[in-house]
Amino acid sequence: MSKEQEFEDSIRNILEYIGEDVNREGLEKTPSRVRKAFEFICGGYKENPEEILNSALFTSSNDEMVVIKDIEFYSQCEHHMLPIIGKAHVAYIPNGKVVGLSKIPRVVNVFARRLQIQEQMTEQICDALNDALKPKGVAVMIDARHMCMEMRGVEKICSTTVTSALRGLFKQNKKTKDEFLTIVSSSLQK
Ligand SMILES: Nc1nc2c(ncn2[C@@H]2O[C@H](COP(=O)(O)OP(=O)(O)OP(=O)(O)O)[C@@H](O)[C@H]2O)c(=O)[nH]1
Ligand SMILES: [Zn+2]
Repeated sequence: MSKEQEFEDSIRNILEYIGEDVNREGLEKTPSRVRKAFEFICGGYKENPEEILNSALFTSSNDEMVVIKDIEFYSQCEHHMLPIIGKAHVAYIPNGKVVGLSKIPRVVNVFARRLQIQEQMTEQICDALNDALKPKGVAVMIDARHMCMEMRGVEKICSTTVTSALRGLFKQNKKTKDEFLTIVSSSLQK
């Protein structure tokens, strides 16, 4: 049996488990739709953030802070496989190299499209940029809603989780950190 068929059988088992009739017309294509949906929302395992960043590095003498904020993403928590919906805010201070702007949201997508905990995703984005760009500093802040805390469990629909990862000047220099916080604080979810 192919891996695809095995996946679709697992979905049929889940449908039966929750009390559905797997043979009713509306559910006929559901196992293959779910498989394709998962291939997309978990597609980050097949992508390499290092390659993405290295594909668009440009020499630059600029050494001022670059901030890309409000990068919306969808991820899934590794505990319940329920959505994490949020925004990432990313900043770096170049050190001879800048990266193509679009590559930063692409890297956010790579890590988001894996099973995650928010703290780890924040660190992974930060480390990927730090390794590829070797900048004077990197800062990543993520502000997200966890459906496992809203749809079920503790059922808190107004609560958001904010995490950050800081490297280089953002960690060492309070003024640099404060500048980043001032820029992103207006974007934090209400
Ligand atoms: N640190 C962290 N925890 C997370 C994240 N996403 C989900 N969780 C938590 O993972 C924990 C799993 O706890 P368990 O007690 O094993 O699972 P549970 O019985 O379903 O817990 P409840 O959600 O409290 O009902 C929960 O507290 C979740 O809120 C995340 O990104 N980071
Ligand atoms: Zn969860």
